[in-house]
Amino acid sequence: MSRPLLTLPAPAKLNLMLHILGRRPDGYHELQTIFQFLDYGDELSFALREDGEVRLQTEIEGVPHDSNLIVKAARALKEQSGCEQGVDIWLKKVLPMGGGIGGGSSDAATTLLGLNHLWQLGWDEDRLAALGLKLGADVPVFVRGHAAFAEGVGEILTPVTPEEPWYVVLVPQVSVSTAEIFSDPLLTRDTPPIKVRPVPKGNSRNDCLPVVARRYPDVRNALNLLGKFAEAKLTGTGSCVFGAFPNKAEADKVSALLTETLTGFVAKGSNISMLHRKLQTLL
Ligand SMILES: C[C@@](CO)(OP(=O)(O)O)[C@H](O)COP(=O)(O)OP(=O)(O)OC[C@H]1O[C@@H](n2ccc(N)nc2=O)[C@H](O)[C@@H]1O
Ligand SMILES: Nc1ncnc2c1ncn2[C@@H]1O[C@H](COP(=O)(O)OP(=O)(O)O)[C@@H](O)[C@H]1O
Repeated sequence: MSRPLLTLPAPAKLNLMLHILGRRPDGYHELQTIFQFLDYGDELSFALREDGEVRLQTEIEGVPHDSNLIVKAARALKEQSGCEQGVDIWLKKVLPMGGGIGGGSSDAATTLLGLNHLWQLGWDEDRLAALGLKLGADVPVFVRGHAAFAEGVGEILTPVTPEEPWYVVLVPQVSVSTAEIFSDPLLTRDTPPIKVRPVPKGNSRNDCLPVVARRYPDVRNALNLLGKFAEAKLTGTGSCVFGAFPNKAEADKVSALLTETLTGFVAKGSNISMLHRKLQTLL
């Protein structure tokens, strides 16, 4: 008899703006950023194992089994909760890696929420977000599932409700190292904090953009091409760039033109992540 499967999405995120305020004594940078989700992402399926093992049944090229954030998230939750059950996990990988759209972090968050459900742990969101933060700065926002203004290294979250346009996302075929960008001497790291709430319109800059565009000609090219049709922005430390459009038809039209030479996709922005919308239907 086959085991019941729980299948859940792991959406991408965009950083609608990103300011770097300074560097902390531990070397990490203090940020102010706005996260919004895309209705586009990976898909994870979970089935219980009785032997207590955690096994990711899908290999991702270049990411060893035990380093995969899915496995790390599942093992951390199992250890911290004392749960004796195990799990088999399958991954449908759609999101480009190292693109600044948060695929690894989102996979980790979907694993935490999926296993909390499957293993019937009853952990609340605060506890899951705290565990998620140990796996990566972007994990908590995916655990909470609401678009947010983020501070600290991304863990202090205030829900926000920006417009939900359609986006064209271009995916330059380069992987940008976050560590490399944050250690560049030319990086702007002294942007004054925004103190007014809600964040005033017009704060859409990403402080990483000049450094990334200088180092990566493919990113520069994508910004220039998309910039002919919309304000072209960088998400996180890249490599993905995005532009907003009022409706799907316009986004599709621009995407069709640009994806003749570049890789990209069209997706709707969403302030409630599709993971949380799906979880609601299970309750
Ligand atoms: C800046 C963001 C915005 O979303 O970029 P993307 O990864 O999405 O592109 C994230 O917060 C990235 O967070 P996270 O994904 O945890 O960063 P990691 O890859 O672990 O960071 C790699 C390295 O970058 C530096 N780093 C990272 C985040 C930060 N706030 N300050 C830093 O100085 C540190 O040296 C760290 O060791
Ligand atoms: N499940 C996973 N999906 C994607 N990347 C993962 C995963 N687990 C570990 N990683 C590692 O995390 C790195 C960053 O991945 P990802 O989150 O997709 O990019 P970004 O943080 O730029 O959005 C990858 O290059 C990969 O080495």
